Amino acid sequence: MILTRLRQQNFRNLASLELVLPPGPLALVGPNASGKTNLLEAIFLALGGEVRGALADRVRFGAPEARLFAEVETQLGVVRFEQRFGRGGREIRLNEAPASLRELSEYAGAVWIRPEDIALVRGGPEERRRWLDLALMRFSPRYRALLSAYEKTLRQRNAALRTSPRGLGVWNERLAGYGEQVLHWRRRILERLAPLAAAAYRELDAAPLELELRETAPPERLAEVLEANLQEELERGVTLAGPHRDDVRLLLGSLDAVKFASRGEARSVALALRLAEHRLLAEHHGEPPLLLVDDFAAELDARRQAALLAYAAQLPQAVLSGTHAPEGWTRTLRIEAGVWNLEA
Ligand SMILES: Nc1ncnc2c1ncn2[C@@H]1O[C@H](COP(=O)(O)OP(=O)(O)OP(=O)(O)O)[C@@H](O)[C@H]1O
Repeated sequence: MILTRLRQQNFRNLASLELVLPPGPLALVGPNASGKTNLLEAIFLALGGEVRGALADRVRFGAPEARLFAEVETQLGVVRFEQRFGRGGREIRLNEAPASLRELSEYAGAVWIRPEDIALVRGGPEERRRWLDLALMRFSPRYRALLSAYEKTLRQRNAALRTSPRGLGVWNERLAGYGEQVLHWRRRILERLAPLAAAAYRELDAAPLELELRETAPPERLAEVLEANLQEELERGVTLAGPHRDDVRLLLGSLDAVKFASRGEARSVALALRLAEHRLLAEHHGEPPLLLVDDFAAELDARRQAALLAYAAQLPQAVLSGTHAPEGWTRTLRIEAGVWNLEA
């Protein structure tokens, strides 16, 4: 998938301009606070990416709404993505017709790699669950509905634990039903992501990387575990086992990367997770998503940078930001105080 045209209005500090993008590797270069991250975020969002925090914060200070327009070339032809968001809510259009986020996930879209990804390793289990869940939503729009049904039921069961334990039977059954499905989906995607992450990590470093699900209850025993925990759950007022408590173990050699990885190793593991996601999406859609890399040099030594650059350079399109261009990358998009300028 190739992004050929990007237009935006009132997105953070970016100047309202139309950008015609070339295929292949593109370096996005500018000083600190010039708007590099903002431009990558605009592209990611425009192509259906999901971000944390309120969309309203992405609207230029003082403006009522922001607009994003992206034109991409896919195997199935040219597709136009449009969005506006702000005080009046969010509106998405696909080829000029109203659409939902779910429809955007039918395209390869973009994978955004950023220094903040280190939280996938250094952060709590919720970071790794979210990574898996967001990846699953991109592969299966049905998973989004399933996960939200599970989460809603969990809130209802927790409320019942505190206020009306007599009605728990219904919630146990429902939670176990949805939970079992969530667990099966997660197992299936991890089975596919694990070897891709291991292969991506091998290109960065010699140590083997293994991914394993750490489940508080296996799917086939979830109902049983809910029963067994009931007394303690009534005392504490929360559900102690299920997909909302699970984690993904990241093993480097035989060591738990979450506890023992150095900063550079943690960043490399996070990078391998994102590259695995990129490769799996490429397989799934039959064409690679646009690769966006923010601050490509951050915390990576020369060898790891070279591996990342080599992967990016062979893709149909990749945009990498930094305060300087990677060596040998000739196409540069310069950005200064939110204004960009293409040097092809
Ligand atoms: N909603 C907004 N409206 C206007 N400006 C904003 C908004 N949100 C963020 N900014 C500004 O955009 C500027 C550029 O931020 P950005 O993170 O894109 O810089 P960067 O080029 O990636 O910098 P660095 O090299 O330091 O990572 C910041 O100074 C920030 O204050």
